Amino acid sequence: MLNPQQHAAVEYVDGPLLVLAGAGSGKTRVITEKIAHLIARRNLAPGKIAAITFTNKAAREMRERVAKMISAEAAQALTVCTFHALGLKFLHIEHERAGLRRNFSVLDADDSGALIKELAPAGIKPDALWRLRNLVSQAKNAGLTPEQAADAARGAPELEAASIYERYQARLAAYNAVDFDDLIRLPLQVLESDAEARAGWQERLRYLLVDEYQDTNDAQYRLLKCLIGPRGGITCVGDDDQSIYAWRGANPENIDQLGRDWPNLKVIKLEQNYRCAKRILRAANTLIANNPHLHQKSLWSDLPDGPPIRVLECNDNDHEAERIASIASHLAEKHKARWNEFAILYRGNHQARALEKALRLARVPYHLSGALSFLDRAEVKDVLCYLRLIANPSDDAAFLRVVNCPKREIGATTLEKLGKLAQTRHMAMLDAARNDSALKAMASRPAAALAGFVRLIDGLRQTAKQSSAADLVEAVLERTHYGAYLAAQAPDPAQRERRMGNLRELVEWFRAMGKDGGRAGDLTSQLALLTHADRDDPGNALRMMTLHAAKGLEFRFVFIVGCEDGTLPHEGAMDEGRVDEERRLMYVGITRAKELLTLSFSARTRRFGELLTNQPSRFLKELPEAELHWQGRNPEADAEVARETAESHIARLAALLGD
Ligand SMILES: Nc1ncnc2c1ncn2[C@@H]1O[C@H](COP(=O)(O)OP(=O)(O)OP(=O)(O)O)[C@@H](O)[C@H]1O
Ligand SMILES: [Mg+2]
Repeated sequence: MLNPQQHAAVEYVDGPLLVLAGAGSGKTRVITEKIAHLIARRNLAPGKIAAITFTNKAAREMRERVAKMISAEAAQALTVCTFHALGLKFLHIEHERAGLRRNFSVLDADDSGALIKELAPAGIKPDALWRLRNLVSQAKNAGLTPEQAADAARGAPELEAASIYERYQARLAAYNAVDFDDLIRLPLQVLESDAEARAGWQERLRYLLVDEYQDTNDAQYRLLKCLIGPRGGITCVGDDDQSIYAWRGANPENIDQLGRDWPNLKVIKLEQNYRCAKRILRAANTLIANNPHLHQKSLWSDLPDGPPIRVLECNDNDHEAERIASIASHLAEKHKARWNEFAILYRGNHQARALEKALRLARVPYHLSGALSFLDRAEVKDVLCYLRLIANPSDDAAFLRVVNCPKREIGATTLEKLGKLAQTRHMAMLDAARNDSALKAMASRPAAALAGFVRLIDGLRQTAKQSSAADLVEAVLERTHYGAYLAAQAPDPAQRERRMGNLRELVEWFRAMGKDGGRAGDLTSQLALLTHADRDDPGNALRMMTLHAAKGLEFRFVFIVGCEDGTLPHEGAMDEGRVDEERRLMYVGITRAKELLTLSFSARTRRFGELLTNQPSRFLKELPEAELHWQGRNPEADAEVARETAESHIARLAALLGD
């Protein structure tokens, strides 16, 4: 049952609506209910509704939730996706208006990073490269052209970035490719400059729903502004206390901007939290009260008080990890809980390492999200791109990834020439490389290398006709001398072995998929299976993720580790006076817990081989002392915990004996 405010938010369709409310108050629930309402009660065609979420994972979850309320057919027609996916959909339809050819490629962060590195001065240091990429990306997100970026430059680094930006865009155009930033920037350019396109899209998408609105950046806001038609068909839900992406350009000011741009904006506040035990909510509210507030919110919960929030003081990271693994095991037994009801949250991915080790020893199944997945490993991606190119010679993104991998001395200028030719002749890059006059216009070495590459791919295409996909992978590895290339790339034998192991595993995957006699002719479908299969479903495993990745999720048992000054709040943020954003991050973490919250810190941390002494996080001191139980400080309370532990041991023994 929805509460009256939620109900009002679902029913209101007379103009733009903003639902501004704290964590766990049912904002996301309002979006799913409203989608069902728009279809069932307002007769809106599902194809005209778009819900925008912050991550692909959130989109998948929302789609599943909505699917239970509406017909399968309606669910199919809905658009539920991220801003970037919406931009991609737009560009597929409007490629001409955006100046792209059909079948343009999308460079992922890796590919575009590699391209910027090629354009950057040789030997650039990783952190300088990182800053350069950021500057280019910022200019793109601010909607600046390279010339405008140069004009706006305030110093040498920005001027340099503007010049790289210009060459980077030229290269993208030559490749008929876009990067992630373009997925927002190009649709925006089209919509802001072309009234006809704008009117068309306002008709195509009659109602928009945006989750986690506080984390939209300026370009995304402008995109929304273009898409909202005269009817004002939009519902945004958000929480300014959970704005944690300022470092990536998110602008919580957009909350107020909505009211300025739409004076008829209706604002609804939700005040009941349905997620957290009272004590957890009190702690979260007390913590966030330390931040300045523009929008006052008071959040209450009808749920029981729940047990005290535990604070663990540990000797070092290994000790912390061991204690958490053992506490999680006890809790799982005591509450007969499933592992996927547990989450361990941390500030940075590197903190997972000690935890992984301890969880393995304790035989706790876990899933690391956000860590580099198998399919994202460089060597696996290389091979998959060969397969993509073999299956589809006009896959330019795949062509660009493998044409110089292993190194074939086909330089950037050569590729740029090739890209321009492909563009003027409307052909794929691989086909352009077959063009004799094009090759003649190039220096002889790269021309010969290109011709060799074409022969290699043609040969592999022949092989593909007669062999299984697994055999084809082996042929790719052999004919490209990939092993030798890896050896040169990874001089460390252990690393080389790991990478070769990944490739062997890939061959095994294809063998397993092709068991029922699959030929490489099915390569395309096998590849699609590989990349679209939901390999992300962690099943019944404890979740480990960063606090950022935990946004929007909820778990019965939550651990936040590394509650130390320097870790959380993060050192860099402390230096730069961004503690408020770290506090919001802590608020997000605390409010993920439904029943039991455990906070831990280590007295010492090993960093770069040095043993450093830590101070407990300032956030621990900001929490209400009465709600906390510092383990090790109060013998009586500890005895209680110890008794529970012993009970769960006895229960386990009894279960074993009973078997
Ligand atoms: N009216 C209601 N009655 C009972 N449970 C509800 C109600 N509304 C929401 N819930 C439940 O409360 C929990 C939190 O809801 P939801 O995830 O929608 O909150 P949220 O405001 O989006 O939280 P966050 O700010 O963390 O994203 C969910 O388990 C949801 O099913
Ligand atoms: Mg939510």
